Amino acid sequence: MSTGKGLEGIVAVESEISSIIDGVLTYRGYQIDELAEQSTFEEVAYLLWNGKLPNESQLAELKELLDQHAPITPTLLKQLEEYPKDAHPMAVLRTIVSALSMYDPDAEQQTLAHNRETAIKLTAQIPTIITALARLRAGKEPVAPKAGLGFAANFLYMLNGEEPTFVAAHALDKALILHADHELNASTFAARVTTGTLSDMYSAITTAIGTLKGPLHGGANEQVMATLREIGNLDKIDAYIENKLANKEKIMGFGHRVYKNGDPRAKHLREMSRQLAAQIGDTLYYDMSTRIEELVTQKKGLKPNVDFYSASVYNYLGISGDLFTPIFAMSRVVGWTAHVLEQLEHNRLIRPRAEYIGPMGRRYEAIEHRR
Ligand SMILES: CC(=O)SCCNC(=O)CCNC(=O)[C@H](O)C(C)(C)COP(=O)(O)OP(=O)(O)OC[C@H]1O[C@@H](n2cnc3c(N)ncnc32)[C@H](O)[C@@H]1OP(=O)(O)O
Ligand SMILES: O=C([O-])CC(=O)C(=O)O
Repeated sequence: MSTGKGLEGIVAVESEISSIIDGVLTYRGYQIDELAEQSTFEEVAYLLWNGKLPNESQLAELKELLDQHAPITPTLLKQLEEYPKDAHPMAVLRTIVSALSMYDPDAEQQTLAHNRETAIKLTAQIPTIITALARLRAGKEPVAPKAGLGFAANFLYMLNGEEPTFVAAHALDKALILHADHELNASTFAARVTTGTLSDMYSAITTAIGTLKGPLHGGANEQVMATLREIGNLDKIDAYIENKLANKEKIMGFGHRVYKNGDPRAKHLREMSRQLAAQIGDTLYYDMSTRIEELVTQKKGLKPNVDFYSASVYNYLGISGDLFTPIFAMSRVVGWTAHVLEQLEHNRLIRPRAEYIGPMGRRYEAIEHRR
C-alpha cells in the first residue's frame, strides 16, 4: 500500500468546480484574476453553484433570496446571547450552524431542491450570525440585515451599525471572491467525506467549519494578525523572523501544499492592503507584511498564501482578529455547498485504507497480570 503522507499529491475526487493547474486558479473555468477584478461575490456564488455566470434576472433573484434568508430567528439570537462571551467565534459558528438543522423540518431531506435552498440559506445567515455574536459580546444589540445593500456591505453594516463606504464594501467583496472555493482543500474534503455517508448538508458544513478553524488552514489568518501585533514594529521584524526560522517554527500565512511558486490570490490581497493602508494613512501593518514577505521568501523560499495579506486587509477594515476565520467561512460556505451538491450527484462512500504499523500477535492478559 502506498501512503502519501497527508494525502499529498493524491487525486481523491473528480470535480468541475475549481481547478489549480500550473499555479493558475479557476472557478468553473474562469481565472480568479478576472473574477477578482470584475465580478461580485453574489455572481461568484451563483457561478460556483450553477456552473455559469448569472444573467441580470438570475442575479436579481439570488440577491432577493439572500436578503430573504438573512434574518435569524429570535431563538437563535437567544442561544447566541447565552454562549460564553469569550468563546471563540469559530466555535460559536460551528455550534450555531449545527443547531440550525434542528429548526429546519426538512433537514433530513436529500432532495436537490432542498439542498440548493439550504446552500443559499446558510450563505445568507452566516454573516448575520457572525455580526450578532460580535456585537453581543461587545455588549451591543445585534443589527438586523438590511435588504438591498449587497452581501459584503450588509456584513459591514450589521457589524458596525452603519453603512460602509464603497471602498470598504468593495474590498471585502473582493476578499470574499478570492476565498470562495479552492479545489480539494482540507475543509472541502472534510465536507465531502461527511456528505459521502449521505449525511445532511448542515452536518457537512459543521464538519467543514471545524476543519477550517485549524491554524494550518483557515485559522492562519487570525494567527498572522497575532504575529503582526506581537512583533509590533518594523525594527523588530528581522530578529523575530530569524529566531522563528532558526527554531524551526512556522511563520503563519506562508507556504502551501499545492502552490510552490506562490498563491495567485495573495497579490490581490497585497494590493488591497496597500491601497487601504494608504487611504487610512496608517501603513504600519502593510509595511511590516511586505518586510516579512521579503525575509521569508529570501531565507526560506516560501511565498505568502491567501491568509497572509487578508489579515492586514481585514484589520484595515476595522475587523477584530478572531473574526477573520469566520469571514473566511462566510465566503467558503459557497464552495463547500457547491462541493456537497457535486458529491451527491455522483456519490460513493469515501473510505480510504490505513496501513497498519502497530504491534501484532498480542495475547489478552488478565488485568491482575498487567503492569
Ligand atoms: C487557506 C489555507 O489553508 S492556506 C494555508 C494556511 N496555513 C498557514 O499559513 C500555516 C503555515 N503554513 C504551513 O504550516 C504549511 O506551509 C502548510 C500547512 C500550509 C502546507 O504544509 P505542507 O504541504 O505539509 O508542507 P510542510 O509543512 O511539509 O512544509 C515543507 C517544509 O517547509 C517548511 N514550512 C512550510 N511552511 C512553513 C512556514 N509557514 N514557516 C516556516 N517553515 C515552513 C516546513 O517546516 C518544512 O520544512 P523542512 O522540509 O525543513 O521540514
Ligand atoms: O487549498 C488549500 O490547501 C488551502 C487553501 O489555500 C484554501 O483552502 O483556500
